[in-house]
Amino acid sequence: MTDTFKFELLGTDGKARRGRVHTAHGAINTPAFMPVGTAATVKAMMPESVAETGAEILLGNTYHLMLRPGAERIEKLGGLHKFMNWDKPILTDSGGFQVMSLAQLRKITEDGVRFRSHIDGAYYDLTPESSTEIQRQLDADITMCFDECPALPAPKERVNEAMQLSMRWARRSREAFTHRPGYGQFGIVQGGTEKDLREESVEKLTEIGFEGYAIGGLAVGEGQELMFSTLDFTTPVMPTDKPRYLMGVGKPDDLVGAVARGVDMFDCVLPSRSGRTAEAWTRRGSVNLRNARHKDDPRPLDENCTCPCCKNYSRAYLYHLTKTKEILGLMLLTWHNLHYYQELMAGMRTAIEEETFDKFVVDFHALREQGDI
Ligand SMILES: Nc1cc(N)c2c(=O)[nH][nH]c(=O)c2c1
Repeated sequence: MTDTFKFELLGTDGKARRGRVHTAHGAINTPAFMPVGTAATVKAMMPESVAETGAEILLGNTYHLMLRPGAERIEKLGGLHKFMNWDKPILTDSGGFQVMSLAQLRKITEDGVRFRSHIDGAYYDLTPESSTEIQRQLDADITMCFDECPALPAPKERVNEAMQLSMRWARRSREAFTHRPGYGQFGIVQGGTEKDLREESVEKLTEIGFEGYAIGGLAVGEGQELMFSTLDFTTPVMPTDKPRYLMGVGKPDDLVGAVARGVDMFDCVLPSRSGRTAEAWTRRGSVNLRNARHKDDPRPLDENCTCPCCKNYSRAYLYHLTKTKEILGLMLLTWHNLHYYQELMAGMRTAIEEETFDKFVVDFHALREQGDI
């Protein structure tokens, strides 16, 4: 526990950074991966199991929680940490991104977004002020600004409009933020894949001043090459003394490439969602447990993995659980995938500390090129 929100830059290796974020509910070693706890749960996992994978922070979705069970109800019940029995840090997104991807009938105005709930069709308004208040009611250690993320590809004029609106909303989000010891708010850099727009967005956000800065507007269909090229000109102009969080990313090779470009924090549904769709992520790439080649295979998913799935169960068993749609199959594969992601982040943290990150990257890709065996 700490009484001041701060980021320590502990070391670098090239552009890769090793750091630590201190929050009201504890510290987060970076580079860090945040499992997604959408509706106050990481699906198919007990919170104790999520902690056992090595996760030090979770992401909560404001859109889902405001609709059900409601931020007021969670506040009255003691906040999201108590509600979901997770006593480590929580970052909540602003809800704006999910409104655009999940809600019915949404209308963006200067004030905010009006939308109909995908659950019961009721109308809601979400603004920078109400999003920031909801995240306070949830007691998020890290609150995200309310922003607009345009789908790519988009004309530069549209990307610029969305970025300028997001910067105005960022100032309103900051004015609505309740400053408390150990709690922080992150601005979100927008600007698509346009260098000048990204630089302007960073300049406007740093002028407002936040405890951290996210890179939004990526992982929205642009592809890895464009994502990396955008990071190449965005991270160098971001503050070095504040955490950098790449939103919605990604596959293991996305994470390695983004850490190499100076990113500190990530969130993605991929490892947990894949666990429910019979896809396992290993050091050798992804493995589809629906494939009959596993039917009689007595080996674990990964003989070098120390997770409960790999220590105690065979591929044949995982194939059986997948084919029979047994809940245990979802649990074991989700646990393995989250464990693997945390092992990957821990490996990168150590490599940066030891200044062997370049070798880490070479070894990472070499194993994946061999593929599953
Ligand atoms: N890929 C992305 C995932 C996200 N959750 C977000 C977001 O919450 N806000 N803004 C964004 O640009 C964004 C991008």
